[in-house]
Amino acid sequence: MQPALAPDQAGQLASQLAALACQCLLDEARLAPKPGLVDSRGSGAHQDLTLALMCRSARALQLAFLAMARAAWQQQASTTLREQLGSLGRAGEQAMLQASGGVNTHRGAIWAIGLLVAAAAMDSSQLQASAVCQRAAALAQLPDRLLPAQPRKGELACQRYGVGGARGEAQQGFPHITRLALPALQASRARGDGEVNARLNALLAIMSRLDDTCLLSRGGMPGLTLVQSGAQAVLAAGGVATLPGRRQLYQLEQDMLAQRLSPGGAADLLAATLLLDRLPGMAGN
Ligand SMILES: CC(C)(COP(=O)(O)OP(=O)(O)OC[C@H]1O[C@@H](n2cnc3c(N)ncnc32)[C@H](O[C@H]2O[C@H](COP(=O)(O)OP(=O)(O)OP(=O)(O)O)[C@@H](O)[C@H]2O)[C@@H]1O)[C@@H](O)C(=O)NCCC(=O)NCCS
Ligand SMILES: Nc1ncnc2[nH]cnc12
Repeated sequence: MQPALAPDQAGQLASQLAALACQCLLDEARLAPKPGLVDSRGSGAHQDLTLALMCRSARALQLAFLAMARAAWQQQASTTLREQLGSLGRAGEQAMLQASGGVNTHRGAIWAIGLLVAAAAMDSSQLQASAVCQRAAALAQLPDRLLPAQPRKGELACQRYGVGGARGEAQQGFPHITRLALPALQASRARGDGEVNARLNALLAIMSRLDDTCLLSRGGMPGLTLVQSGAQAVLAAGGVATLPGRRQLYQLEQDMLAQRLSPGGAADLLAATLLLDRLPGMAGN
């Protein structure tokens, strides 16, 4: 158990966590070239999203993340905390819809990053990725009796294709981040690829395996398979920092745009990866 902090110190750490979460969403949105996704070049496979909209949505979420960090501060996982976070998450979704003019920009990110911010706040003395993901999983496994009973697109895709989706990913402790994205980010940095390429390789590592319900909703199983095997081909060619890898990435992007495929779930998990990468270095640790 961490030593008790003075209330103003605790408030400062909660604010830092929320600001960091928001910054990671901005960094993900601006990173380019991301196949199918909104980035600094344009709107990818989307007609209703722009970079300006993604950034407005990201900034609008800082208060929701702050409220989640405060609610979870030095708490143990419990149904009461889970339901509190669920209500704060739904309020965050309303703030997102207001900022984006009704478009779903970050619902998956509110879920994943909200849980991780809360998990970090539960014990700010243990901020290594594995510990934070374990606490987030414990929260995600608890029931939320206040959850409205209307199935969403993601849940419908999970039922139809027998995959775990955003909920399963969190309940399992974010394996696509801990086993794929963070190792890819670190290996790429160690090779001297440069930060932009390291982040892109981390995104491709997630895309190569994730059962992304955004891809399933838009392209069915053939769409998901195309993206997973295309991302594997980029990595097998040496990653985005190499010429053969860049060529594969360009080909993958053309194929995805032709079929309106966008890996929104992988984008959320990349933002969450950036958060977990930076948490241990947060001031005060
Ligand atoms: C538990 C919830 C996450 C609900 O999840 P569910 O799967 O039932 O439904 P959705 O809300 O539809 O989908 C969840 C979003 O999660 C992202 N995602 C998808 N696959 C995965 C995966 N395998 N692992 C992790 N994350 C995943 C994805 O979000 C991104 O895509 C969004 C855009 O999607 P969509 O609207 O489908 O957009 P388009 O394809 O562009 O649509 P059209 O234009 O074609 O119409 C974007 O938001 C990205 O973020 C999925 O969309 C959770 O929502 C929930 O229960 N929330 C309640 C609050 C709560 O409890 N919070 C807890 C504390 S924070
Ligand atoms: N950059 C991005 N483009 C489209 N959908 C997203 N969901 C989260 N980040 C996204």
